[in-house]
Amino acid sequence: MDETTKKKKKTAECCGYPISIFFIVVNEFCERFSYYGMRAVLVLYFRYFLLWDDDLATSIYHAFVALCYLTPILGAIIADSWLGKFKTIIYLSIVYAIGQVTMAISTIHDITDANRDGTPDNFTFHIALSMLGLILIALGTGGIKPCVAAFGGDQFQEHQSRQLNTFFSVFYLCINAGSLLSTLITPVLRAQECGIHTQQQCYPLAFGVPAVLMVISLVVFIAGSGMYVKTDPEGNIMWSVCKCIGFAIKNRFRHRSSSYPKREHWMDWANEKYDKLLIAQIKMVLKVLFLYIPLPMFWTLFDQKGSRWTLQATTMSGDFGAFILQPDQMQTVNPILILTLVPIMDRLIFPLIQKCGLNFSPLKRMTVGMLFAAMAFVSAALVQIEIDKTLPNFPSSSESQLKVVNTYSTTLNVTISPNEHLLIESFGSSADYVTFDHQDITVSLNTNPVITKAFSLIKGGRQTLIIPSDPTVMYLKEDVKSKPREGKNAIRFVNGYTADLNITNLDSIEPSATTNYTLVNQGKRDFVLRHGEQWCEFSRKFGFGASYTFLIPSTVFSDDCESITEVEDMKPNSVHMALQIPQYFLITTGEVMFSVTGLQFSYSQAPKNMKSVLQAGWLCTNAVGNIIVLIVAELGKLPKQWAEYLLFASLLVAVSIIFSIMAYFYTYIDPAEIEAQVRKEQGLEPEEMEKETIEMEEKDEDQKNEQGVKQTKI
Ligand SMILES: N[C@@H](CC(=O)O)C(=O)NCC(=O)O
Repeated sequence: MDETTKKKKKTAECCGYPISIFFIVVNEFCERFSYYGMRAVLVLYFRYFLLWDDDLATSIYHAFVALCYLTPILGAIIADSWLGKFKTIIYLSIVYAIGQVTMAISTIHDITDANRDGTPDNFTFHIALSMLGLILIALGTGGIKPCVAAFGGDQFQEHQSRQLNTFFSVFYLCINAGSLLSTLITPVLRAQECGIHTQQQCYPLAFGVPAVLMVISLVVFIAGSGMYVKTDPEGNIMWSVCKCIGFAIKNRFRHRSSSYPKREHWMDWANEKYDKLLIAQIKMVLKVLFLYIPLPMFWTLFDQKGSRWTLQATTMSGDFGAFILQPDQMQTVNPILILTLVPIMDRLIFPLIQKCGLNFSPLKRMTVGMLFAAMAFVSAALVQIEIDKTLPNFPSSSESQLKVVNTYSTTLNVTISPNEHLLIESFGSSADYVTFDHQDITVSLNTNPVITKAFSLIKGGRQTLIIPSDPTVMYLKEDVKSKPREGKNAIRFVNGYTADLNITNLDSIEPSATTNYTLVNQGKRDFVLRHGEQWCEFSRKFGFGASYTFLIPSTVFSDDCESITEVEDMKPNSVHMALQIPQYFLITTGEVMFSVTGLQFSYSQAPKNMKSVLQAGWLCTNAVGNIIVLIVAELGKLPKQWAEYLLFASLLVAVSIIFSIMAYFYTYIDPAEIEAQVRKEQGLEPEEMEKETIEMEEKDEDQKNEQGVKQTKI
């Protein structure tokens, strides 16, 4: 055992706080910047660099988040049984930084872009490297997570219990300050262009800056080294705990006959072989872990703000007048609200409740936090109902939809068999999509002679029948059948000009042809149309989530692009993103009550040598929550999104009722007091007892006790 001290040493203080926690909170700020910054661009990297589809990108993303919250168990075992928190944080931070650097390297497309076309030639290399990076990051971030909070708590002396509570709030503020800044900054870095041979979206910068921040986090942590209180690991505590529980179960089973007297607690069946102190500590931990069982449901709802809620935002308008908010930026509302709500709750609301004589205990706070999260999902459901009213009526899987665009020189009477009649002006379109429950149609035009043509429509698809200047070659073009991603607009052009045209950022289009859709961002966009020496500029202001077909007439250059007409295939989003603020407010209030309190609760109810273990248990509830999201996303597809939100809200209400009942029967404990009492019962001085426990854990008890149960000295 080579760490500094076994007992707490007196630490330097500033305003009642140990100075060492300054290094810990700065370290946490940088680490969370690194984590959330990388996470903010991760799905986009999967989608647009590795070219995975939406489903695979989302699944791997949630699997990564779940892994980040499973590895805390490993970190806690290493810290509590082997290296101690301080060394665990250092070693796993190095792993973490290597992971971030590996990830940043995997995003350099030039490494395998031998043909210099801007895309990697060897995707396997980039996938393998990025997966390795992500595994190292998950190991690092998850591994240190239970240690950092608990290590921070260890810095406080007994007389600093008030400051200890404030520390957890400040700690949470730092997490969110890091998350807020990085979620704003890394998407901007990604949007830059960089590269050696070709200029592409700058993923190396977006992942590189979080890597640098992780290195800074490590340096800051090491810088505080001389000031920390470092508690030694207490031997292989997890292994002792497992053996002790296993023995209690085995021994209980052996003595199942009613002739044996009952014991107060089933762990008391380990009394014959294990130390009373260890048994008392295990009882404390099990009591809290039992209480954790319903908690993953909170995270199931909470973590959907990064997925479902962001998708919801893509169907809304982010025009706030003074600024434009992109759908994925809406997530920053959470850390912004945390930064304001934590001080308000700590300084105003909780003291006020206390002044009113109400006992707002930690477990009550957590229950109320769950109810707030459920209300947030009710709010999301109401917003969804509003959005649904404005969404186009998309075809079902057995239907087909058709629109007609006429770029012929005169108005046309279009008959679609058996009985659909449409009158369509020159350079105009049918008012809306016509829905068919069959695929085979015949289209007749009232030209002279009449032109008739048969088509087969796509099942479950949307198409446009383009009638060009020569109607005999009319053709079908497939349309978008869902809102364009990320709130962008899908646009395309039909060339009614008599020759090839070049349009900015699009391939050249032949006469009568239609371009494929291009996605453009919200705001004013300019397009230059060119044929030889002739050109004109076409400008258009776009909202969010619309789709347009622009019809270019033969007169386009003579009237300076004025005569280009537009067909609105899909209306822009009209429900404003501000309507999501109430649901963000509710979920963040829930988070402050649930998560900040849970963090403090896990620390305060854990015996000294098992603090990281309980922090890890707490974080595991988050991992399980994410796994539930994955399962529900894969299996439970409800036809209406608002119904799914209500289902989640109801589930959480049910779970919070169960939790409140469990909480009612929980008695808060002071682990130090219980430990002292057990020691007293054993007639041992604290010092003596600690030595005793360590010695006992170091022996291989199994070998010694093969003959039968041994009575420990009590
Ligand atoms: N509010 C979140 C941060 C975010 O989602 O931006 C938070 O505090 N999470 C806790 C953590 O430890 O990261």
